[in-house]
Amino acid sequence: MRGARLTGHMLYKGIQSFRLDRTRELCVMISISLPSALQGSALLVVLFLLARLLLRKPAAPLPPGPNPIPLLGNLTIPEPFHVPFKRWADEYGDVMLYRIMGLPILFVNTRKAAAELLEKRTASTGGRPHQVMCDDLCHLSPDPSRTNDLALHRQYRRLYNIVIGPRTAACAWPIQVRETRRAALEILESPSRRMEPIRRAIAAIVFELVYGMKIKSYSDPMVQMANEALQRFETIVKPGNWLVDMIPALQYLPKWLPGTDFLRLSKEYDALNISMRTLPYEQVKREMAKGTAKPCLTVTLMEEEEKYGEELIKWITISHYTGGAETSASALHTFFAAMVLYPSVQAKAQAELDTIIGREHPPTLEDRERLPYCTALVSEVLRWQPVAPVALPHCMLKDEIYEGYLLPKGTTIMANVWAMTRDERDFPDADEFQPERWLTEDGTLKEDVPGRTISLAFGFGRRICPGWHLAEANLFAGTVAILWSAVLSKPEGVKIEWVEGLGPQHPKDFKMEVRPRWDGAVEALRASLGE
Ligand code: HEM
Repeated sequence: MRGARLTGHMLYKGIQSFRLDRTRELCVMISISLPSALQGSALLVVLFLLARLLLRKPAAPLPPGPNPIPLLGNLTIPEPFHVPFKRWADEYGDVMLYRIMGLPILFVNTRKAAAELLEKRTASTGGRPHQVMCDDLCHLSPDPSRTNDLALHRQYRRLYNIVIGPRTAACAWPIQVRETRRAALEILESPSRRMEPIRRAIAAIVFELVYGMKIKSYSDPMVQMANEALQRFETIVKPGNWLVDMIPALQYLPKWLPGTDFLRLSKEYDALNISMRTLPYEQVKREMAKGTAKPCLTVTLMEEEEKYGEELIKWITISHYTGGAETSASALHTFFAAMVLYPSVQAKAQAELDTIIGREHPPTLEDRERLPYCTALVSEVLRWQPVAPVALPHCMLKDEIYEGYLLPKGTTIMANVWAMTRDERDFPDADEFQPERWLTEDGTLKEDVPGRTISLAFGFGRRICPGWHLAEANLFAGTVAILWSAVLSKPEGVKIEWVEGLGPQHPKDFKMEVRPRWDGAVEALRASLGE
């Protein structure tokens, strides 16, 4: 710890000595270039500035952090990052500065620091870091999750309330219930392809809400195109993946030069992204012209197109899919892993469903309040393996001092959500999947639980996920439709492994067995769909 503090000091001293060097250079330049009559007074000014610099109260030190290589810090983020990042959080406390090839990243390690910095001081910490590859070459800077244009961001956030805000998200419940029941049925019929029905259901929910379109198959061309763009986006946005992010001048190299493949890739990605957001928009526009468009977010916005503009409408509508698809699927994948690893939890949830709902009709989202154990199970899925273990990067918009440390403007910030979910003070036996931690002794939901009072799974401050009401409802509807109708297990000896990067966290594919809970479960599920 002491060594790391020294490193912060050393950097600060480096900045100070750089300032001194510059001042000395200035003295020399002035003494060489000015006529001798002016030299005396110029020298006095410089001496005055120098004295001010030296006498100035030193700025606060930078936060400590694990930076073994002088100046560079680290070459990359370790993979898997979970264990070292939790260890460092324990060692360095609330905040730490981790440098990759010299670029500083501020890690916010605790819930307390997240509440203070990312929530309370969100005006200073709610920016997004600028990345040349992503923002300039792929032209993604107007995307709601990337924009640093405060007025535009505020407008996007207001518009999310039209279909997924706290007061409006319930309008999606019937669609969510229908599509997740359909997914449960498809899984029962073909257990080995369980993620495809889940992904189809999520796409179907978003496309119906946002574009008024019915998605019958996961191979729907619009969904496929969006998935391809999403897959590529993960590579485009990964910190440290592109040299041009560190040396912006590389973007001006001619395309024919060897080693400039990133220019071609960015062009391809840009074209794909334009198609992804334009094709569904154009289809709604055609439907509106014919008078056959279904009520949906795009229609609502297009009715006031002169107010919002075509581009804004395209960006915000598609973001409901790009923000919600992989994240929601990852959480449901984690749910499957939890159920086969903790069969007693599965049995308890099913007992609650039998007692409260019975076997005649599957549950709906209106039943959520009557099903505290199932609700707690969903919260535990999101805590146990958080989908976004370091949220999305934020960026300091101005200098802040936190606990005596300087957090300089422009620094990238990552929330160490993984370490927060593993904090034994908040979550005893944190590695264990225990829905009970969200419940009081008499089985009702606790009011004041860390993950509730400040969101861990959905990010922070003014960048908090705008889709979290929809996401939690997706997860609940999917969970109860599956648990009501099916028993999930894994064959003896099957081990569950997890993806190791910073991107959406989920288990690697594993063999799972699925059987109906009782004779007639499949028929009851099908009947509930009117099929
Ligand atoms: C289980 C599902 C989901 C999880 C775990 C999740 C998680 C997150 C996280 C951690 C962030 C970053 C917040 C931050 O920077 O502090 C985020 C941002 C975002 N999410 Fe979600 N999300 C989910 C579902 C959704 C859904 C369904 C939508 C659909 C609208 C959505 C749209 C967005 C958008 C647009 C942003 C960027 C917000 C901004 O920068 O202002 N997400 N999400």
